[in-house]
Amino acid sequence: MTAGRCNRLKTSASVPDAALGRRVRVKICGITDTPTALAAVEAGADALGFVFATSRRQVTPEVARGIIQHLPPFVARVGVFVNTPPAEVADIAAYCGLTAIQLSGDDEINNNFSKSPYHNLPVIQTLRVGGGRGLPRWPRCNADAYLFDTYKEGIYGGTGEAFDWGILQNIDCPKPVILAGGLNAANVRAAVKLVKPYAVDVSGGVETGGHKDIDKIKEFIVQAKGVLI
Ligand SMILES: O=C(O)c1ccccc1NCC(=O)[C@H](O)[C@H](O)COP(=O)(O)O
Repeated sequence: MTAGRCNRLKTSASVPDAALGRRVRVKICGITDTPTALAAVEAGADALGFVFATSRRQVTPEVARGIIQHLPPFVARVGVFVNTPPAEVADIAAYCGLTAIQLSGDDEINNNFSKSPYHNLPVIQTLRVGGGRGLPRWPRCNADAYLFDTYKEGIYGGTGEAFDWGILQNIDCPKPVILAGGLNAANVRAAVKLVKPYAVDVSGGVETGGHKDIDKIKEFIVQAKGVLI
């Protein structure tokens, strides 16, 4: 796949995706209970995120497994980890039935990891940008997708704050781009039009009073998927 083009997935060699158009995929992150998970899926979420790191959204492997057991088959189950040893990540992934691993820790630039400790599950590498931090180089490119989130000192994710999406507009990223950080129903449409990412990821923007809000999840998905890119 040509570098810089793969965030715009090709449907066939002869039909440019721009001619067909596509909808962005949506990941709802920070799921902590089954009713919310099922409501998000019903609303059209493509992926759900389970935070195993220290966070007010943290879930235990037991809770995540209990939620995941109720999900239909075509929904990605993404485990979010911060500086967790790979063997522990793999154990949690197998126990819970995760289908992808999101690494949101300090290893973002030197991502020379091997996928084998993660049982070859797809790996999403978080890259935190903004706040004076530009785009990194792509030293090894062995992640399966890159999730761009807002940099804030001492916080690994779920900041609820946006960065300047313009930095991603003509990005030469070798893997699918996932846009995150401060997205909500009011701004996601503009973000999707500008960046044309593979997927968007949201947490705080679909919460009220620190809890997931099903009406906000529905509206977010309507707005995100309401634009052809
Ligand atoms: O959400 C958290 O609390 C969190 C904590 C530690 C590491 C990662 C975390 N979230 C990762 C995500 O993928 C969030 O959805 C992403 O950071 C966007 O969050 P928000 O800006 O609140 O939409």
